[in-house]
Amino acid sequence: MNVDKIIVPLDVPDLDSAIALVDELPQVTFWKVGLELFTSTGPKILDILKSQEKRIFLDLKFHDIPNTVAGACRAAASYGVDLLTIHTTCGKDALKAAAEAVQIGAEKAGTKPPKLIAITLLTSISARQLAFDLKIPLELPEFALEMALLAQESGLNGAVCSPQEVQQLRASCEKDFLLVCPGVRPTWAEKGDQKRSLTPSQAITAGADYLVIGRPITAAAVPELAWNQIVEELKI
Ligand SMILES: O=c1ccn([C@@H]2O[C@H](COP(=O)(O)O)[C@@H](O)[C@H]2O)c(=O)[nH]1
Repeated sequence: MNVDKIIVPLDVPDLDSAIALVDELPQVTFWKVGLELFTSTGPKILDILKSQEKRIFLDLKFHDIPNTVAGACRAAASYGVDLLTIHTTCGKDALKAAAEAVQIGAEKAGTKPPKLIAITLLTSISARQLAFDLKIPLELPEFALEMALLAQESGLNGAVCSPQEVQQLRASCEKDFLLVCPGVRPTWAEKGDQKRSLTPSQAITAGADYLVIGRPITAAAVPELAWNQIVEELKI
């Protein structure tokens, strides 16, 4: 396995903290920029990561009507990032509009289009919350699968799912449909707000293409040691 399969989120409040983390973990080749950092600093961090030849997952989780997500996807595709997210629950029209928009945005900017991947069900939602709070009358694995299939039918490149659903999605989706798993926890790490986790090696064995591993590394006393331990456990 390649270390490129491990994506580390830059879930920090400002640019200085983000740069400090990137400098502290030079081994990390794939970083995720999410809502907190992008809202506070805008696209500056993307230029910094690109100047260091890092790969970028821009995890903005768009969720809006077709016209609005298309505009957002056109703009995001111009940054030349590798992965971009949207919620499947935007619906088929919005997903199709978004898939088309990333091609248009990237072409206009003269850059490679990002892989557009859909959130099936946030990894912080439990089966109980799905049924009782969100009132979804499907079993959780079935709902996650339906959302992944909807994303695939709508022309998206992959899905974000918890490691607990990845085996089922891998068996049902096309071979080149990317499966990206947050909610990954080594046995020695706190689960925090993640409700449907597995260990890194279990997630890879189940068929994940990429693992997103944040706080077990970034909140560790020595992030480099935590990274090394995960890499060792994965026998990379
Ligand atoms: O369903 C989802 C979608 C995205 N995320 C993001 O992944 C990381 C996980 O960080 P940890 O510290 O390893 O929990 C975080 O940036 C989330 O926004 C997710 O967890 N679940």
